[in-house]
Amino acid sequence: MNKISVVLGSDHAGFEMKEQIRQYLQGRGYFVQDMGCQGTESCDYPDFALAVGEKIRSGECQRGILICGTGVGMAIAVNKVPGVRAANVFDPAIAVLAREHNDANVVTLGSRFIDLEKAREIVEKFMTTDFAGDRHARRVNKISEIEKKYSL
Ligand SMILES: O=C(CO)[C@H](O)[C@H](O)[C@H](O)COP(=O)(O)O
Repeated sequence: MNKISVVLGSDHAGFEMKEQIRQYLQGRGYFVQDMGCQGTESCDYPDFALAVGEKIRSGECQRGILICGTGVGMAIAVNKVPGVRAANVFDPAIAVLAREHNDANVVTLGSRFIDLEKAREIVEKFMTTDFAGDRHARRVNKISEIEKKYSL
């Protein structure tokens, strides 16, 4: 059993892909939490971005995956949660760099622009690539300092 806990969320546009990604992750032994949505009826992506962001913020989950039509709305929303570093990823090579260089803890996917095979490849890289640290740690720490500057 893999020890990483991953939390998923989507809006209506990402619902079908989220269901497939959940099965994929469970099949690979990850502990998966699903914060919704639960169907293709129109809903609002910030609600699910917040739910996923809070699981990352609390430390209950180490990785998050959010899916909407483009991944953009989800990325904008979830990056408002302190401690979240979300990357909107369209290519597996970017998923590797988002982990190695940016220590991204959330990936957002655009279901209307990538197919399921590409989404699975991105998720696989996102889940299995380690942060490289070193000079990148210095930069990620600077991101945290920016966040602190504007926190209440
Ligand atoms: O937030 C988005 C765009 O950045 C997502 O792609 C949403 O899924 C999209 O806006 C939903 O659009 P819809 O016309 O309401 O299906």
